[in-house]
Amino acid sequence: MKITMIGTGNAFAKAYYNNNALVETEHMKLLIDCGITLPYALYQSGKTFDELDGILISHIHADHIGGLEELAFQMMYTYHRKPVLYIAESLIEPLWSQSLQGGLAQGELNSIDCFFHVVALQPDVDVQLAEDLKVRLLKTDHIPGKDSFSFLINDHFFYSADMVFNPRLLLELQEAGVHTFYHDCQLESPGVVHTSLEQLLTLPLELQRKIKLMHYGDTIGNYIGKTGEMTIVEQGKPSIIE
Ligand SMILES: Nc1ccn([C@@H]2O[C@@H]3COP(=O)(O)O[C@H]3[C@H]2O)c(=O)n1
Ligand SMILES: [Zn+2]
Ligand SMILES: [Zn+2]
Repeated sequence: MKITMIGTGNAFAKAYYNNNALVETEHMKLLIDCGITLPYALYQSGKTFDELDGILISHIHADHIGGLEELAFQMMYTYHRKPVLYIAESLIEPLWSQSLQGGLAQGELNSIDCFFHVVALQPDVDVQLAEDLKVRLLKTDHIPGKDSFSFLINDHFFYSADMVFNPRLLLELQEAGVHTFYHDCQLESPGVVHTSLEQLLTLPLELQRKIKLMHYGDTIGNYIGKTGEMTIVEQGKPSIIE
């Protein structure tokens, strides 16, 4: 499996695109999250919306869903194909009525199903998206009272999206055989709605060696050499995950 971060920046980063990922297997190209900057960032990476086999959404914040309107319109009017949207069932209605409806709805095109082939996912259930790509949603804490999900991919790869520090979950996943963690990282403490670098540095070194930092701010350059055993994911650079 190949993963390329189309962006590694946090919601306010200007030197980096929004933290969105392209996961590629032999049988599938899956976009994880589709933020405000995704349409431009994808274009800069030489790819088009039409190449995507599906889009997986973690939660409803603009750096994760703000590019969906353009994606939906381009798929409808440029590529004439309905994109597949993988999303937790609890997020479907709010995604439409609180975010997308204002821009997309027109006449009889008045539901999310007019624009996407929506596949509703349940937390803690493995879903085979392709013969070589399996995803499990894990409900994790981010904003109080709002659902947000992390992803376990092919049993061994954890992708936090946005979450507050949960060392117990990380240790449990390591125990269960997860060998690669892509984790959001709030560089300056406190993390508040994210996990801070300071918190991640309290993890055992063995676990730190498996963690790669993403969703960071523009000051990441000041932290090179200060991330313990953890490495920093580079935007646009593909990595192979077994
Ligand atoms: N309760 C909140 C809500 C939001 N925020 C900031 O706004 C950003 C929205 O995108 P994000 O990537 O979830 O990061 C959030 C915080 O920076 C925050 O700091 N506290
Ligand atoms: Zn975010
Ligand atoms: Zn968020």
